[in-house]
Amino acid sequence: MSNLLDEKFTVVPGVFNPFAALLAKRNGFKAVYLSGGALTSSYGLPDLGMITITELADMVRKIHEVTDIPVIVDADTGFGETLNVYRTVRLLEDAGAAAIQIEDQVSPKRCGHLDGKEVISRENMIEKIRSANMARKKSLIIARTDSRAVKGLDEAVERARIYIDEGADIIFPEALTSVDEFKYVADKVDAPLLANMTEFGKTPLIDAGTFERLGYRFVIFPVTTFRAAARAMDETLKALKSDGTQKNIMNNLMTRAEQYDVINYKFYEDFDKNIAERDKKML
Ligand SMILES: C[C@](O)(C(=O)O)[C@H](CC(=O)O)C(=O)O
Repeated sequence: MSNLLDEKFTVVPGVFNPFAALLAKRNGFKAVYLSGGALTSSYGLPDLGMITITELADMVRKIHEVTDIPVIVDADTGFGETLNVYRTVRLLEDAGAAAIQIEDQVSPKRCGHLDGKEVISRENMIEKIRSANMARKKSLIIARTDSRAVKGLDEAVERARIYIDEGADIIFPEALTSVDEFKYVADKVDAPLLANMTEFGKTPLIDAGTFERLGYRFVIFPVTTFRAAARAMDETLKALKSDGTQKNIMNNLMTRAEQYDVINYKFYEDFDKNIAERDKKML
């Protein structure tokens, strides 16, 4: 089983490619969250369930290829119904996912912080959780409920309890609107909880320490790295367009040395060199 729950509390930044995951690890984070919203945005698409399971599994595999940091994967609504959920979990786990998150929204899903969401019935979600539970061998199953915004906080609490009883390991109560609501859920749900600290949504900015004090086991910052990178790219492009040179923004750029360090350039170079030398000796 994944050891994600060994830690008492884990701060988890969102990532959308292997480079971001490598950077997260270098900065001391112990897990990353492969965000559907950030990944689809990086493809130039809206977070409306438009990416395919193959694309998602491929990204998990690519991250797993270069780093052993545990990846929590946002699998949206599970890519279909019960049988699809089974296959989704198998594919993501085989690709290296440490935890797989499935939500109870109607497809096509929306960002949990937008209005106009709908949720599937409790029964329908129970089937998905059972299916995910049967499919997994070592990954954790995170059940996200979007019902707070649709049916109120007590329905979210009720669903959380049911989802845990049906085999989910962690509950992700989506789009809570205050510290009091996070506390309410923590008081009422006896299970590992994950808080979503996305920005520009329905949740005010709350720091990691507060979530830890409330008893949450994880806080994710799912789209923060994407939004920061997007802003940086935009400002860089504006400067290039207006100045025709990067001279004025050199301090904003990661250096070649730093970039190569992140991607372990030297390791691969040395590896290649050593192989060549070894070949020579053998001749
Ligand atoms: C967690 C989330 O599902 C994501 O895709 O990362 C989004 C985040 C966001 O859009 O800000 C969410 O629905 O909360």
